Amino acid sequence: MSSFYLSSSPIFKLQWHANAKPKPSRPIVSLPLSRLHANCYSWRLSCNLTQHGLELEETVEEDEIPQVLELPTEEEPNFDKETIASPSKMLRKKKGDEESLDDRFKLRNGKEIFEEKAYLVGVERKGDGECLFNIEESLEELEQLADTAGLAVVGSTYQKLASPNPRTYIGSGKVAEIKSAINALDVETVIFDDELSPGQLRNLEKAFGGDVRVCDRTALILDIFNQRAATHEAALQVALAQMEYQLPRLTRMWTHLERQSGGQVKGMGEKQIEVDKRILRTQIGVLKKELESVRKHRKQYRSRRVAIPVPVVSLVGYTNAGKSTLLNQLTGANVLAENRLFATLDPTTRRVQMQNGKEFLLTDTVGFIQKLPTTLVAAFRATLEEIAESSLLVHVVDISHPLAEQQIEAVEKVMSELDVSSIPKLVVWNKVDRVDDPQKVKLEAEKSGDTICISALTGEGLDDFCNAVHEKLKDSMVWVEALLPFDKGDLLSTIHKVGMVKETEYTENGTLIRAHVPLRFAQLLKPMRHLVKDTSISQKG
Ligand SMILES: Nc1nc2c(ncn2[C@@H]2O[C@H](COP(=O)(O)OP(=O)(O)OP(=O)(O)O)[C@@H](O)[C@H]2O)c(=O)[nH]1
Ligand SMILES: [Mg+2]
Repeated sequence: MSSFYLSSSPIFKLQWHANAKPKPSRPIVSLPLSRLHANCYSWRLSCNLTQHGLELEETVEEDEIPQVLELPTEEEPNFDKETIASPSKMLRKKKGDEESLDDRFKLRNGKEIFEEKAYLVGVERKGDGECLFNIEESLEELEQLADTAGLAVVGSTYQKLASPNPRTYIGSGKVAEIKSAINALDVETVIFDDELSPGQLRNLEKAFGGDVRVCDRTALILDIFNQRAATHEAALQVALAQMEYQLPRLTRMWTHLERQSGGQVKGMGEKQIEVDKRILRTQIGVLKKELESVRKHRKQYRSRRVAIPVPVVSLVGYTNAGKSTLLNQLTGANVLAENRLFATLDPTTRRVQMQNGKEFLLTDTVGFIQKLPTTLVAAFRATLEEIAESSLLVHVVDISHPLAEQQIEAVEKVMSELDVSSIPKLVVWNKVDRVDDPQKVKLEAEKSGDTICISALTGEGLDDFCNAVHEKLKDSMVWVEALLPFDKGDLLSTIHKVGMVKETEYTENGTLIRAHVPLRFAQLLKPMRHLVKDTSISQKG
């Protein structure tokens, strides 16, 4: 991306001219690769923040910026296409070779993205019982993530290891093999399926040479989140997570300057790292403050909503399970639902009106994924607080997915981190229209209890779903008996909407009601509950 050479510091404001398309080939072989990496994020970050009305530009004195020097080009090893050992996968081969650059600009999430060629690398740890997905499944998911981010995957490989190499994550033979593949396939980005340490990232970039960027699953997910962030709060959260991810990775970014200049500018690299770190830390501080004020507003809004005692039901589940489709079907909301990972980042809440007049609020939330970076769980913790405050969690599962079981486990793992185990849960097996034997699946669901089969797409099973939700909500409600004066007719109709009324009796003093109602509503009814004790009728119940 040409934006790389517009700035010599990764955290400077970068520019992007959509009309005058930049040359995507990188004229900056001389830049240290970790800076390419950092710059890429800065570029997208900058676009994203500008879009959200944020300005993160900071100026640094001219003399604080070292000159960029040329790196000596390394000799490329010969690559014999046929000798690449299994399990490497080649999807596209280097040919006679000039594709039109225009063809490689793709529109993703409303933004024009240069479709870089990516190569995926995974490690299967021998005897690692913790992994829910096997390495091939995990790499397949990584490919989907890369596709969502706008990259074209041209190949992949993996290695079985007892433990990762602390220097390069993979063994040296594998490094050489990947280097050959990079040259043969014109790879621009190498993506690792696991989080790499800053040191590993640096060593790999050095080993691969050229202008290849190395990144990991976390950086890729952060990039998708950055592209997808549609609200101010989401943009801030992602920007913060990106900067916190970048901070340790800035280390020794500039030391090549010392190396190349034979020690004449000794100290210059160190100085620049400090400058970059300082700028980044300042920006992190600014973002945190801004985020806090945005959250304060949202909290106020939420407490206003809580004042209306309609129970809140949150949809949770693996990314792409169909949560937004379900919300759209039930409420006519127009939330983006598409066959890509992480379509939803921001929670959306809509009122669901059931046929029997009952109501509840339904909230759509960000999807989960295996190996979800802790930085991201932390970044979205505030948004996920909505989940913690709901009366019921609906775990939406794509039952047609071959890895449905592993996905369920992955979601449960994240949920246990979110400390929501006390909230009642309902499991929904979605996409039954796509399974081979729907009858068999429905029988299995019946056997496992608390599981409803639906198709959010066709609408099948949605009545059963609503009834099950209402039954479940009863678990989170409290039993009340209250005498409502006749002038409180509005309260009576709300109880009918949000609670479960067992009995009503009309007395001289008002309407006596016996019902399950949400806890907050029970608190509202408190004064009227005392009245029950004074009436003779109350003695009957
Ligand atoms: N066949 C079928 N497809 C479905 C069903 N429900 C959702 N889909 C499709 O699955 C894809 C993902 O749906 P979304 O509703 O965006 O999934 P999500 O859980 O909100 O995903 P994230 O926001 O990424 O977490 C879309 O292409 C939907 O059309 C269903 O019941 N049957
Ligand atoms: Mg969604």
